[in-house]
Amino acid sequence: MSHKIAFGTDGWRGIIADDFTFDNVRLVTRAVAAYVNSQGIGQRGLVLGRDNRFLAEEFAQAVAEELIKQEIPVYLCCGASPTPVTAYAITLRKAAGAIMLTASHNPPPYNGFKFIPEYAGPALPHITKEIEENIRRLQAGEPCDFYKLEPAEGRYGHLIEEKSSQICDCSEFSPFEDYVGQVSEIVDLEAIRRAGLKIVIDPMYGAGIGYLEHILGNAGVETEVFNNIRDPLFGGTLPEPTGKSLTELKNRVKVGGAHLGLALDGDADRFGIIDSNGEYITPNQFLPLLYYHLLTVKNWRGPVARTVATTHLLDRMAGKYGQRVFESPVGFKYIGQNLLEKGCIIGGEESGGLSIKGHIPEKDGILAGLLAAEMVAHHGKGLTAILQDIYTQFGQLYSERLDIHTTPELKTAILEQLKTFAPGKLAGQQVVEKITLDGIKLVLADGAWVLIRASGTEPLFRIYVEANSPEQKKQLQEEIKQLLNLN
Ligand SMILES: O=P(O)(O)OC[C@H]1O[C@H](O)[C@H](O)[C@@H](O)[C@@H]1O
Repeated sequence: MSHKIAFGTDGWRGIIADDFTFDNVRLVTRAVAAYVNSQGIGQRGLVLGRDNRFLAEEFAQAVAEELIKQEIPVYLCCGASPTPVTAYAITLRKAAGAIMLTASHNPPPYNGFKFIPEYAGPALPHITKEIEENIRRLQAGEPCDFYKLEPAEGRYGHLIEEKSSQICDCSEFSPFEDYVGQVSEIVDLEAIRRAGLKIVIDPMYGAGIGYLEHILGNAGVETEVFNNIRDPLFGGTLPEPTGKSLTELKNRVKVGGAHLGLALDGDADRFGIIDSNGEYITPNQFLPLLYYHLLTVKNWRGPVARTVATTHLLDRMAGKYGQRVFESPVGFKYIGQNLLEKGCIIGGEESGGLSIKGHIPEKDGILAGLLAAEMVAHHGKGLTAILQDIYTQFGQLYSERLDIHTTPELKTAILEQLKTFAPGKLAGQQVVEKITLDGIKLVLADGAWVLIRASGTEPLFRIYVEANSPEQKKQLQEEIKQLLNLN
């Protein structure tokens, strides 16, 4: 059964051949075309990227055909392209934006469709709302008088770089080298070279294959790579670089005596980092590590952008250095905006996305991995050891996210309950602040906090807790589950 086409936290996602069909992909493409044409920028063209999933090339071809019918030039990225690379290509071509076909870290039956506007970061809700409205009009057969939906007779757009009748001459548009040049400007590759590192890389069969190994290999790093072939089944797992899914990377780092393990998700916009001791470094640990590195080693000064679900350890650091914190709903689109508009030097989120000043406002797992290598190279010790120094200065926080599977009925019931959810105390601490940017966040007198929100990408409720001790964390999780009848 087909569902309504909607752009969630990060694009439209659907099950291939159920709702992610060629017809629907063409429909959404026409809606995007209508949007860029309504902005008067369609003639600048759209970059088109895709990951390594089933039928990726064929879906990309369908998108290209539709865009060309709307007289929108297409810059088709050669082969699989990571989301940050597709986004960066917008700036290279001064394009009107990009379409990225990917379901990121979702299971194999899924595919997805992201629209990345001209500013090279995820589309903001007012843009996706317009696209959704265009979809509705097209489905209803309503006239759209502000743009042309049918090709004018005898006039077609063209595929830029196209020299033959094939839709893609791949060798002619590869943003690989330019992107590598861009991140090489940001990362201190000389420090990495001097450190003589060994790094194990797991691109999780995704679109990021080839990037980290190329850049680090050229910087003299001894690399070991696995899961670096195209497999739309992702080796039987999910292409999501979490502590649970990176068991082989942990083992290889430990057994091989490597300094670091670096993983990417299916479209390489998220990172997964393993320290030399085989321990997973969570994004809530890595973001403060990086902010601290930017403040103390690179000597940058500026605010930080984080989502409601992301660690407040960043706030403690920002406070010490007299910097502001911009808190937003979940979704990198908001962080990207704060990077662009508020001069933030780092923006990141708990789910494993980050970018920094000087780069595109799109999350980039490749850049994150390179910066992890820079940190290890600079400090001459593992990330866990650097983290200990940070905890000594700023105190340690314990955070965890619980994902609760839900049915549409349960989801409605919980959302209803959340409207009036206002406990005065949790785990014996007074609730001192209620934040309703995204779900309900309750901040306690001692700085601990809980957040309950519905996922925008999966049929899940998420309970996030950050506490001052493991015991407090457990107690808060139990209390919330009990209060919401989720046991
Ligand atoms: O918690 P969700 O709504 O499922 O979103 C989780 C994540 O999904 C995608 O990866 C988005 O790009 C992220 O910005 C977001 O944090």
